Amino acid sequence: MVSHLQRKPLNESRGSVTLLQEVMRKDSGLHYVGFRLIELAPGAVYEETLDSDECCIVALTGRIDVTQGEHVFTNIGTRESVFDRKPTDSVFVSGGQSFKVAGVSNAKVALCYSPSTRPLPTKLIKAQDVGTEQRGKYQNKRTVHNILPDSDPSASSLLVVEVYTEGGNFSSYPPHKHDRDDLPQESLLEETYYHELDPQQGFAFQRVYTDDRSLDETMAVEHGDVVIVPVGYHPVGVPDGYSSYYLNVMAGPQRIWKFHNDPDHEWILLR
Ligand SMILES: O=C[C@H](O)[C@@H](O)[C@H](O)CC(=O)O
Repeated sequence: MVSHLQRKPLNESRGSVTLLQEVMRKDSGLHYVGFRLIELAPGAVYEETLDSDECCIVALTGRIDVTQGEHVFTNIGTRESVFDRKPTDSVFVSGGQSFKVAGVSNAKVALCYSPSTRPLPTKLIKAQDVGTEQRGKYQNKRTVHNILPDSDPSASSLLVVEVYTEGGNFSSYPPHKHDRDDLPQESLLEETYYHELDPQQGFAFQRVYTDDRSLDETMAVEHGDVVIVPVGYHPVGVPDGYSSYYLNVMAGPQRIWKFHNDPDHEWILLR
């Protein structure tokens, strides 16, 4: 039985566009975050007019052209696979704007949504400007590409980050949560995880749980799955022999990433 927090790939053909994942507020139980993953063949075009959401268009794999008003960003994208392990290009588009994404090569494009709380300029987020950091030690080492961190004022509510975790390691670990609007102690950010595994037949474990265990789901996540994190701690563990990738979308009432570690496991950080 697949958890209600886990979404398997859709693979729905929508003309020249294939919808691989769609986790939107209308049916996800989330109030802030939305996510779509689309696949474009060369020449295929996806168009959207944003209502009250802003959107980060991530050139996940392959190359695309993005057009928004007078902005034309051609041949963006830097990698054939997310496991090329290099940052990619993205485009931020504010609420109320229309945009078009065209496939230059075969491409996978992540569309990351959250409420637009103020109009902001359309912006190309170049791969070369994406901050990379190494987090953790021992068996919780991971590499993070900060596509739209809270330190970047380009977005009004949206946060986007991608994380690589090698086999035998945990990430989003020690377990942390950000489900209380209680700054400066903690911020409330809903979250989605879009997972890829290398090799593709692999799986990783993700647990989503709350202090009172009113929510406690442990999933074997596979290539192309999305996990919804409405509340709670959300660690990921990666079996030996495999590499994990996930793209996180986060948003909430305040665009600040202030998490709270599970006190039972915070000692991990003191070693
Ligand atoms: O809250 C953010 C997400 O859980 C991940 O981006 C996590 O922070 C990645 C990590 O630090 O391992």
